[in-house]
Amino acid sequence: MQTTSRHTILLVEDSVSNALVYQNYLKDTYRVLVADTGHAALKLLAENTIYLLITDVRLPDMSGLDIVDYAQSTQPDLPIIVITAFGSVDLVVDAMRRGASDFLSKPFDRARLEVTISNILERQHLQDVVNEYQKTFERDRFHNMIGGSLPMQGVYRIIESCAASKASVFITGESGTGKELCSEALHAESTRSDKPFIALNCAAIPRELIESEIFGHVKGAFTGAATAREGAALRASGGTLFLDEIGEMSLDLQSKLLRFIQSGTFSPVGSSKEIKVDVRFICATNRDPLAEVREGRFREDLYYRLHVIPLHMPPLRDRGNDVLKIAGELLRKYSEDEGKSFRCFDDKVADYFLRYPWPGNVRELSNVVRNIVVLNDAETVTMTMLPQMSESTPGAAQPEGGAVDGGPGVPAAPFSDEVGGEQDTPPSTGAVSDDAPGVNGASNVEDRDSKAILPLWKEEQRIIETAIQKCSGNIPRAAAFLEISASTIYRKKLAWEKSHSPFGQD
Ligand SMILES: Nc1ncnc2c1ncn2[C@@H]1O[C@H](COP(=O)(O)OP(=O)(O)OP(=O)(O)O)[C@@H](O)[C@H]1O
Repeated sequence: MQTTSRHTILLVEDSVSNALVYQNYLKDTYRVLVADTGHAALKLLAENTIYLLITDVRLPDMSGLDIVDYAQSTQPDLPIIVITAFGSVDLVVDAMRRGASDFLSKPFDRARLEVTISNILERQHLQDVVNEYQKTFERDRFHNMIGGSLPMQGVYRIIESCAASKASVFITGESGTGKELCSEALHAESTRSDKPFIALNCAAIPRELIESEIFGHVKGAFTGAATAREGAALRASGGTLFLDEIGEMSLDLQSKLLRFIQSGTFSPVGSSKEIKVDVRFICATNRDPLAEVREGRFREDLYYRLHVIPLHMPPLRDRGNDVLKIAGELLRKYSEDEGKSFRCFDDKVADYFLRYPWPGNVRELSNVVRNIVVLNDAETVTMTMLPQMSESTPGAAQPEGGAVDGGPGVPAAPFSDEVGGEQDTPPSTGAVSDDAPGVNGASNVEDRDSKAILPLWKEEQRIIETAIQKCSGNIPRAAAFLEISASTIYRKKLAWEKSHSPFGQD
């Protein structure tokens, strides 16, 4: 490996003749400081930047092992070679245990010394590379996203790699996984960060108004358009336009969006004037975009135009300890906001959080932590403080205070999304057919009439599907009538399609 002549080696050797020999071996490549006592060595160590320490064990005033201890406590990364008498195996073992990097048995020649040093420095160099790599690539957070798990490291890397480009990014992932947060990070990393970031959630806007929300409208363009209004496209000029739940657009509007992406020009509703803007597109959906293309709800050409850089946000249940990291930060933040004294979760709660499948992802976790903080006060969160959660989270203890209304294998997910206490998906047991054991112990009811009783999730499916039908397939409108969010309906539909897979894992 490469070394520079200015690196300093501290040689601790009380025998003048030996010191001269070793110094002679080293002096062409290194600056060599020599100490003939332990105290002199400690002084030199404290006053100089030492690159490598070579110390004999036997010294007149102390053991060379004491010098190893001192060096370890002050400079844990300093490479150390210990010189021992031939055959003193126990001493060698002791020195290595204390942190020495290698040893040399007397007598040794120039070649042996050079190889030992070269090996140590090579190891040191590799360690430096690893440390540097970890600093760069393993982060516990990235912009406002908390998490250091492997899947999140992948997300951070993609964001960094494509931030400078103008290529469209297509973010997929379940509801509450942080798709909007991810798009904000993309914008913040880009050269457009000083320009606007405009986010539009198409699922939150009535279908017929999405076009004017994106492109704006002129006065009188439609009933109620009393004044002209700028759309998100113009407001995002020079910056980033984030279109969430893009699948909500009608096919007509999708083709207008496609033209806009291809040409950079658009016309506000009611106007024939073309406006040109420079915008970077990021879009997101919690549905499977290819399935939407197959079903004819999403234009294939638009899909391929947008799907230049795909980015998938992993579900929270796949992020390991990130659950606790995020929960910890939220606990501190909400405690501060609410003037409470919470500092941590006890082991049972931490274990429960790690096992719970979090169908509503980070949004659900955030709601649970907020609920705990608002309704309780203590330093440590215990199981009794947990809101209603699933009895059946694998191997986890049941929250003592929480009522349970799910059956076997049915995480209640009371805090997923906006609908408190709702169960997102069918039970995983498969015991959901009319005459199979029901989630409420219906197996014990032998009365024939009981067969007319459907499991709650089936009733829910029927109600939601009827509402969608009555709204001519318009999901946001159906959601508005049902007083739930459109994304909740999408998630449920996905689960029904996957049928009997409560969290889409099988
Ligand atoms: N890694 C994270 N660290 C901290 N907070 C997060 C993280 N991911 C998401 N959140 C928080 O969780 C909530 C939901 O995030 P966000 O709105 O970005 O999710 P989403 O995937 O866009 O949801 P939807 O599909 O329902 O629109 C927000 O309050 C966000 O701040």
